[in-house]
Amino acid sequence: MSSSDEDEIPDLVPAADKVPITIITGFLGAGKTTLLNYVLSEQHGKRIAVIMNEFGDGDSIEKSMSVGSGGEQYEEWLELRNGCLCCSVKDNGVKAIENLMTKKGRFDYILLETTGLADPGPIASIFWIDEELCSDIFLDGIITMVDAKYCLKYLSEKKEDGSINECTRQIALADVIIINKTDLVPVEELNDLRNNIRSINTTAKVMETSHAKTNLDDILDLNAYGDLATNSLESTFKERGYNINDRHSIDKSVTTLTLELEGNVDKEILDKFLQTLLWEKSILNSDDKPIELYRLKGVLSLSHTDIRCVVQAVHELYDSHPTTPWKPEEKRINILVFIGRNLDRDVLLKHFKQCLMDKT
Ligand SMILES: Nc1nc2c(ncn2[C@@H]2O[C@H](COP(=O)(O)OP(=O)(O)OP(=O)(O)O)[C@@H](O)[C@H]2O)c(=O)[nH]1
Repeated sequence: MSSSDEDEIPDLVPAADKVPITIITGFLGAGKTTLLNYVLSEQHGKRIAVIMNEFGDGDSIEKSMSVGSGGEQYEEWLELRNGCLCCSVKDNGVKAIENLMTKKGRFDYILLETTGLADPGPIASIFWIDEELCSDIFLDGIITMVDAKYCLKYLSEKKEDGSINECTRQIALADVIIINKTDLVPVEELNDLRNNIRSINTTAKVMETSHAKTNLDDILDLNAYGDLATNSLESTFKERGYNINDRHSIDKSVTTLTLELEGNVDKEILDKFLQTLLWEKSILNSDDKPIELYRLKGVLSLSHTDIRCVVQAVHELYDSHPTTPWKPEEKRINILVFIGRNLDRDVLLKHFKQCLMDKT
């Protein structure tokens, strides 16, 4: 894994026995608590720990955690040095969860609610780094819950400083988006919202619920930061009805853009390209605005190896590792999916092409 702060952290693929942690984000009242209570009541024999991260009581040194186990529920307290899990998670939040598992037995899943946190990126990065540092926990993905009635309003909010509003950011970073409260809006409004959400983030799985009633299989075992299964990016697009080369017609500054190139990539040149994009943020679009990347996923064919390489990035962190071998008859295709602001197909394609060994 690489970051602007920590240059060389050993690349370790998460061991199978680590516990997945999923970050649940969304605006006040979207239905996160309803979802988590529903998950706890529908565990199907799984041992699920739900951490409700409430804000407002800054002096508190403990956080409530509901653990569902074998159809029963009990409440535990997570001791933190600082009242807010998100602020102290770097120091001792992961440790606190691990200690609790030592005391109380292993959880199968951990769901962490992040009410009041505008941007799930930093906390996702922390769990992602921690996984590499031999923690018992690994980041499974980010679920963003939106309120079908108010989401369009939140999406269109303009920030005075010109930055991206929180709702757009949460949708851009999501691996699963749950549009809840569908009972409160007419079909046309729901269609409009769904199209807007998909124009921002094309790769996330979008679900629609009333009273947060979901299928647990849709929100657990996301493996969004792990290996992308063979051809999974291509099949994701096909399943969701997108052409991999689609341009988005809706005029939005935050979008998903997918590039596909045949050939073999030089890893060193690619690393340099991603570092310029993620850390230096010095690649400009055709309007001279800096391209800001929130999330990146990719499958690459590297020169000098027959093993596929997966690349993932969130905020300034990125990681790449080998996965499955290319079959001799397979076309060596490189796919990069960017989610960010001011993305420019021509500019990014030019840089991506420069990473190819054979640039013809
Ligand atoms: N009509 C309708 N109401 C819902 C639905 N889902 C949740 N609610 C209600 O909406 C209110 C807010 O739901 P919560 O689950 O507390 O939302 P939350 O995202 O946890 O909100 P905070 O705890 O404030 O962050 C509650 O009164 C729920 O009963 C839904 O699908 N339809």
